[in-house]
Amino acid sequence: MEQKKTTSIDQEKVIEVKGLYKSFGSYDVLKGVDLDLYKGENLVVLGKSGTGKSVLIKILVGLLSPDEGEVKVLGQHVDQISYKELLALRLKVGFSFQNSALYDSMTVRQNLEFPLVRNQRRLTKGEVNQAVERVLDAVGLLQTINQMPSELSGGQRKRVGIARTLILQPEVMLYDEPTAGLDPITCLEINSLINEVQERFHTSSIVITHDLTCAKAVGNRVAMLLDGKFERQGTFDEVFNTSDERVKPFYDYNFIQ
Ligand SMILES: Nc1ncnc2c1ncn2[C@@H]1O[C@H](COP(=O)(O)OP(=O)(O)OP(=O)(O)O)[C@@H](O)[C@H]1O
Repeated sequence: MEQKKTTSIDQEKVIEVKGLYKSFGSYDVLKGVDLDLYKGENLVVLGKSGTGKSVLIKILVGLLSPDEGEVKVLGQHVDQISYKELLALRLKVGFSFQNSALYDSMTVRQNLEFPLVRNQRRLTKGEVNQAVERVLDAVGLLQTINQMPSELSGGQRKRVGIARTLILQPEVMLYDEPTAGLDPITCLEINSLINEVQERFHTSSIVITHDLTCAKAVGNRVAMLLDGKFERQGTFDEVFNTSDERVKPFYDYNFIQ
């Protein structure tokens, strides 16, 4: 199984979460989450369905507010800033959705132009073209520029989705199950792309996945959400070298079927 190459990681934190609690009614989802994302690292977040991974991401981008705790993204307390500041912060945090979320009625080029034209109105046509071609080239799909999303494979749509997130030059990338629903070979290609994005664009990323091959290939560190907290954090081997009965089934399900 592919193991992530060592990359040099800064000690600067781009995300800092301390003592985060979030409940819905009487249901306590996050119960004292502590998590740091360092500049330049890929951090993989694992956890069973319904453990609160999406809730955490929504809190990070200010779509949900924490009940308690501190949440700092790129130096700003997301629950204490104005809406205008939040919108500006969100532009620095790229979110790559699970279903790629491309507009079916637009070509690949138009899909990529859309976030740029909406957010950076002063760009000339030439600058927009250059930005579109740069990110499409980075994901290896320049040849699809005039195609419709329906003409692309699932893996290609995923790549265009990642390119569309990259076009605003985010400092932080959030990948939501990037390999879900893809065949094993395409999964490997997406894993490589996540690593290439890290190296080429110097992004810091959180990768939510259930796919341990992906976790091992892309994660500088892995954090596992167990009973509302990140009780296990470390390298892939550190997290899985345990007899913890809550952790073993993840490994067994992925590798011993
Ligand atoms: N707005 C909300 N109102 C009420 N309950 C919610 C809300 N958002 C999430 N929940 C609950 O919080 C829990 C955690 O949900 P979340 O979507 O974060 O899980 P997850 O770990 O991302 O799961 P999966 O791996 O299946 O995507 C679930 O039980 C969900 O029903």
